[in-house]
Amino acid sequence: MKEMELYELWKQKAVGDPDLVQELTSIAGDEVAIKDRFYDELQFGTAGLRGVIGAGTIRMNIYTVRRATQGYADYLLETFDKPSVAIAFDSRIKSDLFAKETACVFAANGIPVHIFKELQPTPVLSFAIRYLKAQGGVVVTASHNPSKYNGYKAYGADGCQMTEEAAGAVMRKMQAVDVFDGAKTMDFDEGVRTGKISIIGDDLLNAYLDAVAAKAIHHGVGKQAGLKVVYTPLNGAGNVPVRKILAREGFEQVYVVPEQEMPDGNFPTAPFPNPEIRQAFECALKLAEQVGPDILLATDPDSDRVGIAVRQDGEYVLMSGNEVGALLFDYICSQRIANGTMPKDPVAVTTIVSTRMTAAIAKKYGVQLIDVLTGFKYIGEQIGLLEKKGEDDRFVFGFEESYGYLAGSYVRDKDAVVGSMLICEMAAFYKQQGRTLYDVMQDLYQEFGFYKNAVDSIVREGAAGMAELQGIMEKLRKNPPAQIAERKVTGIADYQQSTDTDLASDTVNVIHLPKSNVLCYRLEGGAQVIVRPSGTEPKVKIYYTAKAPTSKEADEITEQLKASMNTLLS
Ligand SMILES: O=P(O)(O)OC[C@H]1O[C@H](O)[C@H](O)[C@@H](O)[C@@H]1O
Repeated sequence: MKEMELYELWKQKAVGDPDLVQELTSIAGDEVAIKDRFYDELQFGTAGLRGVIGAGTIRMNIYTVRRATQGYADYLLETFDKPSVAIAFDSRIKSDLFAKETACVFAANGIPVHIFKELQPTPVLSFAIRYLKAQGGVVVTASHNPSKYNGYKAYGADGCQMTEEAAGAVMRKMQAVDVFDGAKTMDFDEGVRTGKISIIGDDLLNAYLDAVAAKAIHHGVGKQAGLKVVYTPLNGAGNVPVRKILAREGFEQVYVVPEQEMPDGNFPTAPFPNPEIRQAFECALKLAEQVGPDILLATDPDSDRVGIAVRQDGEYVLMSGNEVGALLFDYICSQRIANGTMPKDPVAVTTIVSTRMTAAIAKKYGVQLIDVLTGFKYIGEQIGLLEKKGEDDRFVFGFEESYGYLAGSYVRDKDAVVGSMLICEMAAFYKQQGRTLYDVMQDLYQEFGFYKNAVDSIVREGAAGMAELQGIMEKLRKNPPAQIAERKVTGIADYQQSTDTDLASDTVNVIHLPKSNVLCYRLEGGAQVIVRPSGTEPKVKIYYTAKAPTSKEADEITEQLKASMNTLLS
């Protein structure tokens, strides 16, 4: 069995981190545990490499990180004349260690490295690449995953996460590198002493905050409205930049959840540090009982996604990523038009699994809306394409249902810092009119239609789990459902097979979409179900959309679709 041979090899060679030695010893004779660590290699998914921290070829450890970096370095050296890179990391377990290992491999390959001295949000790294005129970059983070995970987001010279072509090229280079002996490396301190590795100064964060602040539409509205905010960085990288930007924009009443303020990769009070999950708000909701804020904000560990709850009739209501996206999109368009800063021929970008309400909003404000596959890298890519034509100012908003927002071309990934600032600004703006964000959302439903969305997942871990998840997709392809919740399936788009023309009716503005493992069922009455394996977690995700004349009806349809798919897939 190949896994056993790999296990023996790792036992011999993986001695550079005592945690790995201990782990490998502890699983001796446990075939399932060994298979789970060696059945495959880490692959580039929705957001780079991601895996459980630990020993093995499909785990995040110093060897897999060095190997990935050597592959990336080989690619950069082949593609650019004199490449340099920027590196950031979040608060996760071993994020700083893996970031240093990454720096050492690049430096040993003669690639100058700029590395942050402390944790930073993912969008700051995206900004840094263009600010420092680097040709690539890495953030060590597993974003919103639980603490046992870490990851490696890899960026191109445009500050955007690498899409298919570049990621494929890096992957091929990586596969040619021997995991133990193939990567060049050097001592970190030696790299700093000799100037091969330089530490990024405070000027960069200030320049980034200037760029974010430039996206505010109504400066000072937070102070005028007396908006009260409870904020949790969920023990991650958002704490400093989010508080700085809110202070700069005049929000004076910001209360930070004390037990989630300082960096801690164990996430002791929020085991799933993901603002999509209600539990992530538990501590913030407790603080809210004392403080009575208008709004609660939670940013994930690398501060690229932000979730909110809003006070409504004395209760706190969580709003979904789709709702916040629709609110921000409508606010940005209406207010930029009102103050005369809307560019000519504005463009917004969203993903095929995000709410279709954006299409109705785009139509109202004369914005061209582009649909891309799941992954903010595809949104960032569109900004890069506009930039090539010298038209990046046309980009007004990018958004995906998984709580990712971006308003501006200064970074090319989702940005919870600008998201937090604009959400608070928008809440303050409407507060002055006596409306909460919940009220405004109800108005948007009235105006544009009750588009209700829900996401479910089927989670399966390990080698056996991965096979099961693949089996679900195969089963659906072999036996396509004729109806879901007694609604006739009127069309199926298989994004692995379909042509762009087939996809036209699913998308708002068809651009060429790469082939992808996504199945979309169009149902009678305008409802829709999309199924795809996650590229960041061991799950199959199912996205439901219903549109109905009332909120209640739309919610009912969504629930019926969920129940029907649960039966079908169980
Ligand atoms: O659905 P998944 O493949 O797990 O991806 C979910 C999300 O993961 C990360 O946060 C990416 O940055 C997002 O762009 C993506 O939407």
